Amino acid sequence: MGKYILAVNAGSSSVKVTFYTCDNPPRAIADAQVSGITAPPPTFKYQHGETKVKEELKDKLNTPQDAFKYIVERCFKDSELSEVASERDVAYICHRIVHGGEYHEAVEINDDTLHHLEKLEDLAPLHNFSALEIVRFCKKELPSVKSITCFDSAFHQTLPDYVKTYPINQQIAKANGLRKYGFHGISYSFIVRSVAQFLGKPQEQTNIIAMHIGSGASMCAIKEGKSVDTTMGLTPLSGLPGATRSGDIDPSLVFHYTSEAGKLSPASTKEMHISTAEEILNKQSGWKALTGTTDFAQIAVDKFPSEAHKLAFDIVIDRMLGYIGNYYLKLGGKVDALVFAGGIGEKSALLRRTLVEKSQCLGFAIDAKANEDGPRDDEVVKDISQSSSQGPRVVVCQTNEQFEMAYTTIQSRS
Ligand SMILES: Nc1ncnc2c1ncn2[C@@H]1O[C@H](COP(=O)(O)OP(=O)(O)O)[C@@H](O)[C@H]1O
Ligand SMILES: CC(=O)OP(=O)(O)O
Ligand SMILES: [Mg+2]
Repeated sequence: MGKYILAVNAGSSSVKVTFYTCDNPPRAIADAQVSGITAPPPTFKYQHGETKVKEELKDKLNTPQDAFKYIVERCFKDSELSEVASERDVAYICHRIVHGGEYHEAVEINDDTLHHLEKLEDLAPLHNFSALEIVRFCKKELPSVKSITCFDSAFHQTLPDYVKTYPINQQIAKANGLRKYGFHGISYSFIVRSVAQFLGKPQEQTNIIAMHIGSGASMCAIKEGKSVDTTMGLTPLSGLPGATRSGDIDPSLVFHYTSEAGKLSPASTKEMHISTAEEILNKQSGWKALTGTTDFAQIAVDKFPSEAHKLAFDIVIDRMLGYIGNYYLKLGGKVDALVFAGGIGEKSALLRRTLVEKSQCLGFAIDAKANEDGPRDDEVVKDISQSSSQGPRVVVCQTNEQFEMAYTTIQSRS
């Protein structure tokens, strides 16, 4: 059997993979990604030891499957990465699947589990399709490697009924699986373990308000190590705005926005059906709709380039602030730490400073320099609280979804 784990994080426009050893904890040996699948030319980035490559690709990669195939071929052929030269060197491929329905934990792919996940695809085509295409590819083309699927929703199986139930007809809700699931759970598992370790507390006694803020953004109230509320819902659309997602809106809005709301979007394919309303709210909204850019680094700057940029920033802060207050109350004020994670949470000192200043009344306070400096590359958790603060800690956590998948796989197999 192979000695390495391949962790795959597939999005609609990028595929990121990391190769790990099967040690406990796993050790990363190489990283590769293809981005820009939907905006050609695609870019290939690769890192192994001292070797770093970034190239624009001439090859046409139309789908996440094409991108994954390309990455695997490049890595297998690379003579400097001799550890993984063929399928025989790989023991497990871990796939990040956003929507895992009722699954509580990662599962190994076989005909049954794949069939079950394919049924779920209808509930979350926009989020599960790319990853499942890669699962299907691995099953066919790399049959000797075990595929493990890790679910973003699994961490939130602990949500109380009154949090996960929508007040609609319960027969219809149950028949169609209409409830709050919550996402970014692979990241939240990594965050709660890392932060508990950093605070020197057992995970089962750790209470945090965690924020995974990237192009998809969510927050989670974690009580005694478990998710008790989170901002995303049936799909990753609800809660906070994202790069192209609206976040919470009045659901009636879609019918006033377009009379085509219920029709199939032109972006649908033979295999993947999405409605016009879903397409608009998931792909044509968020800060991109307000400012023209998906890049939050161009919005979160001290001097806003335009009123629209300021408005986008203020909206994100306002929605996040609302959930900090909400979750502080739900945790009964017993909060060990406010945790910033995700591309934006980890990199934007301005976002952190603005939010913490506005949450001062709850006892949060940051050290200006520690916040500006942010974490070092090798620092998983950094405390940015004011040293004299008696209130809860404020920390940055450099989350790592690929690591978490490899780690979970090792834990469950050893
Ligand atoms: N210095 C920065 N300030 C603000 N935002 C940043 C900064 N650096 C990166 N980002 C933003 O992080 C986001 C990507 O975060 P990430 O968690 O990698 O997203 P995802 O996994 O959802 O694609 C992008 O919107 C990017 O612009
Ligand atoms: C669940 C989700 O929104 O994922 P991402 O942030 O990768 O888009
Ligand atoms: Mg992400």
